Amino acid sequence: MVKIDLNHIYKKYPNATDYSVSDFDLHIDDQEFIVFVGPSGCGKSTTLRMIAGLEDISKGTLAIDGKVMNDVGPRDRNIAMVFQNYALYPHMSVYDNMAFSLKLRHYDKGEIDKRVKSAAQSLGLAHLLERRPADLSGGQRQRVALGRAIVRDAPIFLMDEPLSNLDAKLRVSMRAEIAKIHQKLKTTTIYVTHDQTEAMTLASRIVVMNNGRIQQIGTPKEVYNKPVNQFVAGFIGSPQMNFFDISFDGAYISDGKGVKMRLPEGRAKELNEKGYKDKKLVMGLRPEDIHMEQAFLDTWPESTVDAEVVVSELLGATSQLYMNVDGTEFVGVVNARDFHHPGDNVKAGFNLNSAHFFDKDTHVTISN
Ligand SMILES: Nc1ncnc2c1ncn2[C@@H]1O[C@H](COP(=O)(O)OP(=O)(O)OP(=O)(O)O)[C@@H](O)[C@H]1O
Repeated sequence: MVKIDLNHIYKKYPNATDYSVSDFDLHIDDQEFIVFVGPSGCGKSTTLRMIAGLEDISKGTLAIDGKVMNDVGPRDRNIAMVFQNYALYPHMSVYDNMAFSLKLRHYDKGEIDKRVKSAAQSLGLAHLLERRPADLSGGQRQRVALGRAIVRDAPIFLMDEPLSNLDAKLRVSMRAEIAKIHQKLKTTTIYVTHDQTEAMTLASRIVVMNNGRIQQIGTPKEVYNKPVNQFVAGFIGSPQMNFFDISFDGAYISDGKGVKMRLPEGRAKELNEKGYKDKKLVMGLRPEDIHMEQAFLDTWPESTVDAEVVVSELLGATSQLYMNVDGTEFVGVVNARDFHHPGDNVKAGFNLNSAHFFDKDTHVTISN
């Protein structure tokens, strides 16, 4: 059992003027797989390194199982870390790389051998134990790095962009590998990435960060369906959510150009109750909430636009259509049957029951 408590943690680097991490407050339960996600420079790695003990904490406390760890050295935190660049010892064999931290901790030979062979077996490395890192593929090296963490049998794994040096295909298979390892070992894991797909597929809970601050903490479903602000809505999901600058007259929304639609009654009522009548706001619509099936267009005639296809990409079962209506661009992910070519004039239906609305000034969510 392990519990990690990050209590209002701040980090300011010695020569920096601003905090790199501010008021980071998170409580992690045993066996959770937590993913920190956000754009470059948002403070993900700094936070992870403070947990590992590789960076000092400027303010706030870090507790593991109730014990404050701020002044405990990295060696004594009983944490195993996997880095982006693998950090393997080039002159050592795979076996010795995996055995190294156990030797340092004076485990006996038999125990080391048992642990290394068992980890190698489950990672498909058993036949490569005598090789040097230089003679391995990128994916195999990353497996060795994971193996090194696994043999430690540490109660906490920290992973900093462990897949970012791999090509796209390998990244997907190693992602599944990491998910499997977690299902099997159930080690409490904190994983840093800027890739929202990795976050969505691996996490039990996602922590979305921007500018050193937590924006939202939630399950992948929560952050996808109920983003708390426009930043989270735009960061999570691919292709990105479409945003429209609109005004609302109490019943209709309009972008002053080609988009004018009547809102479903419940949605209009909510915006009216929250005081957004005759105000400007931002509407967000996910690409999959744009429809081209005739049945949808027939059912919701007041939620359609006449658009022109700008770019079309057939992906197999679905196609991505980038469309333009009077200068407003948006992207829809539609059934491949509704594929169109650039230049085609099409009718696109907006599922406004699934629309998200944001305050234009604060960018905070008004309604999901
Ligand atoms: N040693 C340092 N000294 C001063 N500033 C630093 C130092 N390390 C990081 N920073 C700053 O702290 C902020 C957060 O950096 P951090 O590396 O934690 O971000 P990140 O979200 O992990 O980004 P990336 O995905 O690019 O690794 C950035 O503005 C960065 O420039």
